[in-house]
Amino acid sequence: MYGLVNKAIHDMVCARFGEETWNEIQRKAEVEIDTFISMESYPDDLTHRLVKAASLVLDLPASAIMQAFGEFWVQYTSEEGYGELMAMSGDTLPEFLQNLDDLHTRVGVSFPKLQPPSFACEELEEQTLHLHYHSHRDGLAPMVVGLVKGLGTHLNTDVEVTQTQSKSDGADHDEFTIQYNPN
Ligand SMILES: O=C(O)CCCCN(CCc1ccccc1OCc1ccc(-c2ccc(Oc3ccccc3)cc2)cc1)Cc1ccc(C(=O)O)cc1
Repeated sequence: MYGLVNKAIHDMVCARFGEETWNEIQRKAEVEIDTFISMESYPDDLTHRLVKAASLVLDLPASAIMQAFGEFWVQYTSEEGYGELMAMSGDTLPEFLQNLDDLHTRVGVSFPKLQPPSFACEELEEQTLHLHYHSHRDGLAPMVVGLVKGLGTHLNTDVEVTQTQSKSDGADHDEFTIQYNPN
């Protein structure tokens, strides 16, 4: 993952729990890096160790940490220089989700080490979406729930997200049903 992800985790923990708690998490994760370089690529394992350590230190399930991070990521990237990229990706939830792969393609042009997931979205019925999430990374489905919630906030839309299929149950990809209602 690019360092931007680990930097965002650092910034979220420091903003919500303070620098001392971050230092404890960093120690427990056995991560010696003090400052993550956004444009550097780091092993995914480092990010997983940070989430696991945060779960232990904060006494929260890793899924809750990943969901909170997904929600934080949308606002964080909008403020950290990707606001235009996000703005051009859509004004409604279905539009944004349908443009997510294009968004990643755009980022990937400048940053070739990006290894993005793939999202496919269809409108089942009025204000109900079905989201397919394909990734070579495992265990990040709770982050996707948070990302969709973060998009709801970003797009001023109420969302209810339910995972309907799970790779961890043996399916080949994760699926979600999203009820959404623009405010
Ligand atoms: O891999 C998985 O299965 C789950 C990954 C979920 C994280 N994605 C979230 C995608 C997303 C979903 C909903 C709403 C917004 C979303 O992201 C918007 C976005 C996506 C990528 C970036 C991005 C920009 C620059 C990056 O790298 C940099 C950073 C600074 C300087 C140079 C390169 C890395 C990611 C910014 C905003 C973004 C992403 C972040 C990093 C990577 C990667 O490093 O491979 C791949 C994807």
